[in-house]
Amino acid sequence: MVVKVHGSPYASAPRRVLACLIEKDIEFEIVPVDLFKGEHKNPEFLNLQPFGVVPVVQDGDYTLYESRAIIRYYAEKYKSQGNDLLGKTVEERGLVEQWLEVEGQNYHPPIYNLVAQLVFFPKMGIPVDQKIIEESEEKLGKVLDVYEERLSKSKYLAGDFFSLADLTHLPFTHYLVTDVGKEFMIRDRKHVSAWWDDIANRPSWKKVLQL
Ligand SMILES: N[C@@H](CCC(=O)N[C@@H](CS(=O)(=O)O)C(=O)NCC(=O)O)C(=O)O
Repeated sequence: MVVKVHGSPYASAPRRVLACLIEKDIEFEIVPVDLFKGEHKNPEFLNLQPFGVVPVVQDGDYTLYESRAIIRYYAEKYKSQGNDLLGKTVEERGLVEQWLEVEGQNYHPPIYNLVAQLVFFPKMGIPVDQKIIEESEEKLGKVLDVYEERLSKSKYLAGDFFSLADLTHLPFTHYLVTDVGKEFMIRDRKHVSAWWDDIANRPSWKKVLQL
């Protein structure tokens, strides 16, 4: 059964799912949802995702939303297919889950604010708030300092293996080093910089960027 991914391949949370499906060699089709036309607020879409955001996946009669839940589901369901993304032991899995939560709870809020203020809002004609930009950059810097310390001892966030914990960082960090124009936040941190070069050059991510 081909997995249907409702969303835009240019949107970050759908890209998180697409990168995981490619890593796991899972066949998918994208069902485009045009955010600029507000298609994610149509009743038909809201029936799939009541919060009106992308992505949603439909896998036969199974429907799932929240990108981080979706990648956990497919990494587990297809554990023995494609690249392992969950670690080999319960201890490794614990660290994968820890850094998935760190990304969602500590990394995402400030980086999302920077992307919203510096990429989304200008496109939507919404005025930017310099104070939010400055506060978010400071918060993200402190989070990245923790990452720098971790990555000085470990090639990847959960250990010596690439996992969902690293993959989940790809979409918004890609924005940070491109459209947001704050690549220095990565490059000024030696181990974070090496980690980013490693994960951003994975074939799966390059394929996502070509969609
Ligand atoms: N927690 C959700 C967030 C999804 C989300 O915010 N999606 C954005 C697109 S993107 O930020 O991921 O690029 C969206 O649909 N935004 C539309 C809107 O907020 O109206 C997830 O991870 O699936």
